[in-house]
Amino acid sequence: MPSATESSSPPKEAVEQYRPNLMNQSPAEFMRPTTRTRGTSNAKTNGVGVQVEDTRICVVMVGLPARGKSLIAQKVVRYLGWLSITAKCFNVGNYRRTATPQPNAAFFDTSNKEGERLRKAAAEAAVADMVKWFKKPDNLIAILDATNSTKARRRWIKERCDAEGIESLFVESKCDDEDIIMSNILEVKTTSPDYQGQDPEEAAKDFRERIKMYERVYETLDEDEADMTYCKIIDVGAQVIINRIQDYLQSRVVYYLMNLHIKPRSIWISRHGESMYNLSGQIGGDADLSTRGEMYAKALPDLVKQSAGDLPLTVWTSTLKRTAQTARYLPYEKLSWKALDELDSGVCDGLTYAEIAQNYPEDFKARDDDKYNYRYLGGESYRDVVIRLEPIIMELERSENILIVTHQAVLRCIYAYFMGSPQDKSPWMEVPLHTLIKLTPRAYKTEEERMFANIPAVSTFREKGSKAQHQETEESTRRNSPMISGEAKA
Ligand SMILES: Nc1ncnc2c1ncn2[C@@H]1O[C@H](COP(=O)(O)OP(=O)(O)OP(=O)(O)O)[C@@H](O)[C@H]1O
Repeated sequence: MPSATESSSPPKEAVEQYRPNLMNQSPAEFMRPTTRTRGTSNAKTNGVGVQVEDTRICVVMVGLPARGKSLIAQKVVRYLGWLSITAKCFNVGNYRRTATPQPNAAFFDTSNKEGERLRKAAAEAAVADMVKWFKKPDNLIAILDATNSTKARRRWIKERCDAEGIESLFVESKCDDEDIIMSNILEVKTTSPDYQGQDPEEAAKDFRERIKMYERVYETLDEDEADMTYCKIIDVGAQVIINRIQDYLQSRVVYYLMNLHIKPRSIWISRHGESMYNLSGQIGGDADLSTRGEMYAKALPDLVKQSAGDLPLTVWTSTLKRTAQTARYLPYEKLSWKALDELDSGVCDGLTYAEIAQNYPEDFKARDDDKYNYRYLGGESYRDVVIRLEPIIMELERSENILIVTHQAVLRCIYAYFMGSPQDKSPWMEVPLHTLIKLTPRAYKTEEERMFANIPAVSTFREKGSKAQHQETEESTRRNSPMISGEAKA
């Protein structure tokens, strides 16, 4: 077996496993076409008559230290979790740290026999756990996060996967830009658990030495590995080479990777201003803004300016009047997206919650029991909204500073993507009207700030089990803007 390699970050919480709630639909249903050949050996039925294939994929990260492997791995897990695809990251560095919590660069020298033995053991333990994890049928994608820097090592992993019937997709991040590497080291490596309590300057120096150890043996993916499935991302996506992508799920992962960038930026999200339907407690519809909603629209440019300064923004709205009216005074380019329209409440469109509880009592209860999966008669569920928002997320990943003016359910879904919120919580998240939320993606987390316009509005938040009418709230009047809420993990 080749020498063991690892990827040393990120904090454990950042790579936690997603176990989506799959009440009545298989995750595979959302990610795969339904045209697979009936009766092929790897096909099965998911309970609702849809043929799905039995694909399990190990995404094997490849690259020198500080090339963004852990960040990419963590983002892929979060993205797949959001789409109800159960994914988990196996970070070899975390396994190695149990035996060697704070090694110095010499530990990674390939002539250090004891170091080699411990690193090899860590890689074997990670792969063994991954293979075990794949035994559960819903577990579809594992990410093996390590440097995997030699051809021999990669061949060994491929053979292990082949023997278990697991597809392997190698993802290499190759970057020789010294400035990017140095800023990566300063941003994430000096605070890594490997250097806890140490002087950041010394830590950066030692990390540089560690990279040199890996450079001695590092082999990039090339024609010798032409039989393997791989995606090679060069200089943060300036060039992408893909080889032998085999199926739909692999191509979705690769497409996502192709859209990632690391330029600093923020995303601002706001609900539309209070609408006439908000005042009457009705859901859905295409109502105009109320007087107070109009006040929010007028206040929004200043609120945005306080937060974004002179940054050039693009504003995205839905196709419904209340979002366009809210955005109309904003001095930026605007785009309207059908995909940003509010969750379609089908036959309940235009009703109040009390009317829904009265006319459709069973539906009302079913929605409370499983709000994420409940689909309004003739309308949509949160799960449906997530699926239609996927192109929006992809475009957001490609873009820089964007301001989205949208609706409560849609905003909850977008927020859940950036924050990694679980599906049983995200539909219940409280998002007051007349509030601007700033999300700033950083390595391993998304920072959040909330700014209140200080313009009163009804609260449209309904607690589980309640039939409450939309109520006047003191929430937005109590606070003096802007307020900063803490940081939240992505
Ligand atoms: N494609 C990329 N190329 C270079 N840097 C990137 C890329 N994607 C993200 N980064 C940057 O990499 C940093 C995160 O480094 P990360 O810990 O993920 O590296 P790593 O390759 O996993 O290192 P190690 O092997 O030591 O664990 C962030 O600062 C992020 O901006």
